[in-house]
Amino acid sequence: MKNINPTHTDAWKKLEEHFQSAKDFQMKELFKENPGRADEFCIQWEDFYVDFSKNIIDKETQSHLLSLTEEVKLKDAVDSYFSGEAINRTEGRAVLHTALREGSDANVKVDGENIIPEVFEVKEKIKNFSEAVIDGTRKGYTGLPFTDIVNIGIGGSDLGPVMITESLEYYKNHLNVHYVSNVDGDHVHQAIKNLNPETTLFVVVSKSWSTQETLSNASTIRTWFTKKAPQEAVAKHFVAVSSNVEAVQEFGIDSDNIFPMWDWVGGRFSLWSAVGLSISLSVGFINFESLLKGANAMDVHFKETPFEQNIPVQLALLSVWYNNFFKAESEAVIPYSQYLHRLPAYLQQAIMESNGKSVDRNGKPVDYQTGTIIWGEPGTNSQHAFFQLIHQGTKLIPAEFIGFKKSLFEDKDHHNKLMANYFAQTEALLQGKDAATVEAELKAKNVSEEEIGHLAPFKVFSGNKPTTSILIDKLTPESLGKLVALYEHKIFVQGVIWNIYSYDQWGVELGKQLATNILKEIEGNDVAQHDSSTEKMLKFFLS
Ligand SMILES: O=P(O)(O)OC[C@H]1O[C@](O)(CO)[C@@H](O)[C@@H]1O
Repeated sequence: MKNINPTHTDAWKKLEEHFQSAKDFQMKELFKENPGRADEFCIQWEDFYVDFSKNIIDKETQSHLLSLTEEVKLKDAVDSYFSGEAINRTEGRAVLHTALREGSDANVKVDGENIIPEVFEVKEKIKNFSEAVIDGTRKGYTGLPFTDIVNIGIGGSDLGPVMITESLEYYKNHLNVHYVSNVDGDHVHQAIKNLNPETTLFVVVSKSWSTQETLSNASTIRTWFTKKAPQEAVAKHFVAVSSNVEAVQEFGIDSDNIFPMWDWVGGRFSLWSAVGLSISLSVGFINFESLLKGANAMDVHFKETPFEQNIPVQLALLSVWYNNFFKAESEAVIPYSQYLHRLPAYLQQAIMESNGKSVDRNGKPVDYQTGTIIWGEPGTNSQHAFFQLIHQGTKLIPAEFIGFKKSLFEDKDHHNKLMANYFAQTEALLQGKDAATVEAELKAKNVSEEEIGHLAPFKVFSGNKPTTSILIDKLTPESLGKLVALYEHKIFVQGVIWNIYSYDQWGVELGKQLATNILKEIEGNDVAQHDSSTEKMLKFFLS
C-alpha cells in the first residue's frame, strides 16, 4: 500500500478551502436549492437503502473527497487487501477475513498457497460439529444431549460472536448460549452457577491462547467441571478455537476438538471463522452460512462498485470529513432494533482498536486526527437517554441510524411507532426548531409574553445536525452479514486515508505487561516502586 500523507494531497488542500464555506452550510437550504438532493446522496443496493443527504456536504464536497481517494490510491489498496498482500505490516500478516466468506471456487493465496480449501475444511468441521450438538447426536459424558453452551473468550473472541447471537436471537434454536469474557471472577461464577456440567459444552476461543482473561476463565471452569465430572469427560465437554494448537493441547483439550484459525484473520474480524462456532451452535450452520453470504455480497459491492456509489467508501469519507475538517470527536451508531443492542460495543473494538493510531506508516507521529470515538445504544431507548446532547449540546455528533422496513414478529403497530421515531429523529436533527416557531407554539398555549421570553431560548433546536440513514429490508443473517462487512470496509478505507496501520493493536500491550507485574506484587503482598498514586492505592488495596 502507498504511503501518502493525506494532508499533503491537493484534494486535502481543496477540502480545507472548501470547508471555509461548507462549515456554514445549512442543510435545510441545500435541500431547498436542490430538489434532487435526496436522490443524489442516496445509494440503493440490494436490500439496503442508504440516505446520506442529511449531511453537511454538497456535490463539491463529494467530488473533493473522491479526489482524495484517488490521491491516496484507494483502489490499489483495495486490491492489495483482497489479494492477500501482507498489509498488516507491523505483524507481517495478510488481512483476509474476506476470504472466509468466499465461494469454494475462489483462489486466495497466502505465501503462494490457496487458502480456500482449508477454509472450507474448517467450515465443514463447524457444520458437522454444530449439527451434532443441535440434534443431540453429540452428547455429554452421561449420555445426555447438550442444553447449554458457554463461550469463553474476550475482545474479538467474544464481541463478534455475542453481538451476532444477540442480533439473531429470533433465529435461535433450543441451546442456551452464555458468554464469559471478563477476568472478574464474579462474571464466570455467576455464569456457571446454575449450569449442569452434564449438559454444558464449553467453547474456549483465543486466537493466541495467551490471553489472561480467557485462560483464567477456562481454568476456573475446568476445575469446577472436574469437581463434578470425571477427568476424561473434559474431552467431550471442552472444545477450543485457536491458531495456537500446541498450547491448546497442553491445556488438555483433545486435538479432535480444536478448530483452527489463522494468522491472516485479525481477532476483531474473526467472527466469520471458527470463532463463530458459538454463532453456528446458536442459530444453526445454515444461518451462519447466510451471514457469510451476506458479508461476501458486501465484499463484492465494495470491491467492484465505483466509489461514488460505494456504501463503505461514502460512509468512510463522511466520517473523515467530520473528523478532520469539522473536528468532530465521536460518532454515534443508533440501531432501531433491540436485537442489535450489542452492535455499538462490537463496533467500538472494530473501529477503535483498528484506527486508534497516532503513528503513520512511516513510523512518524501524525499531525492530524485519526480514529473516531464510537458509541451508541438502540433507539428508541437512546432517545430517552443521550439524545438531549445530540439535539442541543455543544458537540457535533454525526450519527448513523440503522433501521429495518419489516419487523421480525410482524407487529405492525409497534414497528410503525418504532420507525416513526427513526424518521422523526433524523428530520428533527436536520430541521431543528427556530425561535419564531417556539414562540408561536407557546403563544398558542396561552403562555404569557414574559414566560415566553424566559422559556423560548431553551426550547430552540438549532438543527443542522448530520445523520446518515441505513434502511434495510429485514434483519436476517444475510443482511446482518452485509451490515457488519460494511463497517469492516469503512474501517479499511479510513485507515488508508489516514495512512495508518489498521490491523495491529500494540496499544493494548502496555497495560497487559504492567498488570502481569502488579499481579506478582499483589500475590506476594510486596508493593514495588511505582508513581506515588499507584503505589498508595496498591498499599490501600492490600491493607
Ligand atoms: O483471541 P485472543 O488471542 O485471546 O485475543 C483476544 C483479544 O485481545 C486482543 O488481542 C487485544 O485486546 C484483541 O485484538 C483480541 O480480539
